[in-house]
Amino acid sequence: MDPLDRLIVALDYPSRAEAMAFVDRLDGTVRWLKVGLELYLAEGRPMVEALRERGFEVFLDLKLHDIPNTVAGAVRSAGACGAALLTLHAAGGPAMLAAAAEAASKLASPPRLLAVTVLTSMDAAQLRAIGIEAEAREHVVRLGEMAVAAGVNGLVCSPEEIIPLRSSSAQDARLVVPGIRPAGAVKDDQSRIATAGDAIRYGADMLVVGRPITRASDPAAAAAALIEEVRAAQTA
Ligand SMILES: O=C(O)c1cc(=O)[nH]c(=O)n1[C@@H]1O[C@H](COP(=O)(O)O)[C@@H](O)[C@H]1O
Repeated sequence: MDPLDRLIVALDYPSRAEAMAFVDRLDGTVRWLKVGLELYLAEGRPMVEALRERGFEVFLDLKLHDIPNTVAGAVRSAGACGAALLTLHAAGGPAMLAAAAEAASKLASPPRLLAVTVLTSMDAAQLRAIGIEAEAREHVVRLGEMAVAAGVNGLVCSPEEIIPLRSSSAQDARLVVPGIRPAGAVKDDQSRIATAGDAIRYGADMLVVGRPITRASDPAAAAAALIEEVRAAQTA
């Protein structure tokens, strides 16, 4: 796989102007950009279309989570903007995921659906607080197997769950992995993290990276270094 197709840069910005100013600083080093709730709620579909017009592949990260009928409608609405990937929460359950998959299957050019398993910010204490006594790993595998059986194309998980997922019935799912930090870097609000190279060696398909690139003094150089780390890991 082309290393350029393995790095998704998260455009966590409040406006189109700030997002586009950052995109200009990337200077053509990346192919994939993620539009999440902050940017999408401010700028909507034209933001995604503008990035598509500039030649980027777009990951639309809306983390849909509602009753099946409502999520199916949201998939139809979101599906028209040209995003290649769209997220929904696995915790919505099999009926919600199946309704989303069915709605996507009827679109002319459907986004691939990715089910978010356990957010990479959550540790054991956060999980216990929402009633989950299992380890993150165990819960991610349970959600991942359920989501794939319900018809989604891929999963979002932390680097720590890649190997367990690869030996589960969800092993063929596209694994999209945030929680990427250089060795020794600040975790910010992330909890379950690894380096880009390790995540690729564990078996990730794509990595989602925000602040290590958006906050770098030279974002293009930071992105290029990560793509190089990915290239080295996949040929090792
Ligand atoms: O769905 C996601 O992309 C996502 C899922 C998850 O469990 N954890 C997670 O961090 N993300 C996203 O990945 C990006 C990570 O950003 P940084 O922590 O700045 O690298 C953010 O845009 C998050 O919204």
